[in-house]
Amino acid sequence: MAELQSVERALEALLDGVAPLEAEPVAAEQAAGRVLAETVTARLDVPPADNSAMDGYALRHADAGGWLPVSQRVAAGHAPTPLAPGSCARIFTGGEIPPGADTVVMQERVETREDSVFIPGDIAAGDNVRRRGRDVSAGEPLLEAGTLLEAAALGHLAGQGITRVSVRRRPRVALLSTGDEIVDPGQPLGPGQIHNSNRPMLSRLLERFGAELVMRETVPDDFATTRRILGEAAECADVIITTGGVSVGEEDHVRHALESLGRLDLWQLAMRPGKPLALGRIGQARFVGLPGNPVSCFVGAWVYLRPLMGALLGSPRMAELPRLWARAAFATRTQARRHYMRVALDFTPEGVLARAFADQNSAVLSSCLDADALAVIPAHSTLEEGDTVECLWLTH
Ligand SMILES: Nc1nc2c(c(=O)[nH]1)N[C@H]1C(S)=C(S)[C@@H](COP(=O)(O)OP(=O)(O)OC[C@H]3O[C@@H](n4cnc5c(N)ncnc54)[C@H](O)[C@@H]3O)O[C@H]1N2
Ligand code: MOO
Repeated sequence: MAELQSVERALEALLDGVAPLEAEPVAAEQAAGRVLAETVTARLDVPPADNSAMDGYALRHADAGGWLPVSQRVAAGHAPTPLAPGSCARIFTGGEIPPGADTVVMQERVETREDSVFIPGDIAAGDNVRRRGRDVSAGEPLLEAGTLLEAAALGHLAGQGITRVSVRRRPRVALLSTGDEIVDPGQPLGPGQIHNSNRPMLSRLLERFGAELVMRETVPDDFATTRRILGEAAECADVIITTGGVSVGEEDHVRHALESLGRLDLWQLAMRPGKPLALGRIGQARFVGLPGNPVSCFVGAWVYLRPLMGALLGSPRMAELPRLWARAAFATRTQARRHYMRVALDFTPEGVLARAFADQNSAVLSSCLDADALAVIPAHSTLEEGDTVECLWLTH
């Protein structure tokens, strides 16, 4: 039997020579989930002027500790006038600090009488003043190239009045489900047939990883058809993903079809699940052949497809799964393959606890339902309950 390749070696082969895809303009309103292709520079100070963090009174700090007449009223969105000496201004949160004032006291701390207020003496200069440019300074980098545009980044862009951004094109993916037994939901099942659960699962994961599905096909267990459809996929996709048909059986045609059209870089990995996973290329397209078992697809997507999409999108955050260390609430033992166990994480005051689903067989998709992470159990090792275990966090 061929020697099993390490996951690290497989990732290296998969990502070798992968460069970020070209940039395209997109309306900022449509940019959620996209990855910035270029660094955006701030063009406005935020806030645009010193303003008040509280509803209260603006004054010169030197005038604190006595009664001051209220000489003007400043609401957010309205320009103040210079503060008359020895007076204070009624001001509301977000209101611009009048020239001459340097401090705001919140209204709960003052006493009022007719048109004057008593300002306590124990306030610090600059209290409750949000300085111009405190959040963002014009001319500074606002968002780096490679930023995944999520909620706060979208807010930042809007804060600058930016309506268009340059983002990476979404990777085009062909998702091919192989197997005579595979039938779409909604179609009747014949003898020995099962519904295609891998396709919707992978479609959703790929969407989360920023990809665009350009081709979805079910491919029968037949060499000529497999070869033809792989060829068509290579014409339209950056990444070709197959499920099933990569093991050693006589009905496993994917590998041979791949070799006849392009090249197989690597096959047979020291990981569980996912041993027969195959990596290669056809023309410009990257090829990832996932084993048919649903859990092999789920784990393979997180371990290989997410970094691949991250590399194509130029997103460092997507290229690597966050790691955390948890206390195992289970015991296990491995042999020649590193085991990626599906675990739920409990965040307790005593630390993070990883609970493994009881049945870790690669055909048991139930094990992925509550999976927050993949606990990584090294090959040839024994893990006792209570031991610390490294986990890859399935987030973003
Ligand atoms: N003699 C050996 N047999 C097997 C080996 C081996 O080393 N020697 N490896 C086993 C391992 S590990 C895996 S994983 C599987 C992977 O085989 P394939 O990639 O060829 O996958 P298939 O045989 O086509 O399918 C496996 C399993 O998954 C079901 N399946 C396939 N596609 C779907 C789908 N879209 N939705 C739901 N379920 C699907 C399929 O019916 C099979 O039950 O090989 C072992 N065998
Ligand atoms: O390697 Mo397979 O994915 O365990 O069942």
